Amino acid sequence: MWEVMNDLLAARRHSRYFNHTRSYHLFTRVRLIAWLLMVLQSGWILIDWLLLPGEVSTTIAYARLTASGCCLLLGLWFSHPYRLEVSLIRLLLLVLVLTLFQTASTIILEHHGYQSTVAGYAFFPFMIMTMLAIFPLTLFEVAGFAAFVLLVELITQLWLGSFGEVGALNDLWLLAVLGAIAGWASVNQLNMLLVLYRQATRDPLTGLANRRQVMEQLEEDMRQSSVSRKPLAVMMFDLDKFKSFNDHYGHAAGDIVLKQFARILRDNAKRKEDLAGRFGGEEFLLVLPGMNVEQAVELAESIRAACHATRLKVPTGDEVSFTTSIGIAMQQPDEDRSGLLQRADEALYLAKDSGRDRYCLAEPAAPAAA
Ligand SMILES: Nc1nc2c(ncn2[C@@H]2O[C@H](COP(=O)(O)OP(=O)(O)OP(=O)(O)O)[C@@H](O)[C@H]2O)c(=O)[nH]1
Repeated sequence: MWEVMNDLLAARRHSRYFNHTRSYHLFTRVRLIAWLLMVLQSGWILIDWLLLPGEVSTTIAYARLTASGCCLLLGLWFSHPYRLEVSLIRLLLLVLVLTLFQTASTIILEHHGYQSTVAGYAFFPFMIMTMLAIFPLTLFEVAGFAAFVLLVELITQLWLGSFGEVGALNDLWLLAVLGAIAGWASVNQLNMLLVLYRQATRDPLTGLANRRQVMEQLEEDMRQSSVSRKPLAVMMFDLDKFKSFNDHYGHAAGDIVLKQFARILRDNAKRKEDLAGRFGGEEFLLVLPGMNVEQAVELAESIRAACHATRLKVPTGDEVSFTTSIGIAMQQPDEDRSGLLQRADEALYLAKDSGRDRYCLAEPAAPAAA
């Protein structure tokens, strides 16, 4: 429960992989809203011409065209959709463009004695606040955005001299209520996304990444490592003599061992970029971007030793131990995912053949024949 609350409060504990997913959602929604606002902002110029005197509508048309242009740029700005910081900055820019337009139009209308009572202006801050509801945000993020919109409204009221009047207080109150509702919807979306993400990507027994996620992430990490020329290690694990363990102590005892093994993997591969996954029945994989061979060997030994030293109570009342064999492979230049996994698998079976409860490092791939 506390874990869920923490995940909804702030993104600190979200995995890099979940951040990719959320970032993609934010990216596509900001782009959609930016396109929509671009059309609406410029389209509303026609309504302004009908409702406002020529001089005012022309000045506001410039503001509208500027805001519309900014939305166009925001929609066209293609950054890698998987970087959460960039997606949040894009959302911030969208809110800024809208609040700047709101402020500019208020100044222009006020200057001509209209006091924002013209159609399509009074609802602007409410629209910005409500818009927050469609983004999956943490409580801190949505509270930050909502506080900003409220602050702009407060400053506008102080500047207009309307602060304290019943209408102005009502507006602030309504804005705060809308902020709370939008915040609730926004955090709920995040929660739904987290639940669906976990169901789709986690192995239910161990809570580790499932095979699909491991494969997808390995592909992406290998691509990034090739570009940045950083090392990448993978480790393949297989529990030793697990079939006879199951036969002897029962399937439930086997499950307890699998869960404990997952815990050991998590405790040892602790960097944010590390990914531990269950690859098949009692086969596991670690994807370790940025890890060199010495660090990988040290980590493999520490996991092997942790398994070797573990004692567990199983439902039969016995105290049991288990061991694992490990194959380590370092990504080679121009190597693809299946080549890397095959070398890790070969190293694993070498470790099994050499007596189990040990690690083996894969040989680099032989260069392709000319
Ligand atoms: N308890 C439990 N057992 C599982 C699960 N998934 C696979 N297994 C068992 O894991 C065992 C895999 O054994 P094998 O791959 O034949 O090899 P092994 O006995 O581990 O022998 P070596 O790999 O050569 O050391 C099988 O008995 C599977 O039933 C699971 O989710 N829970």
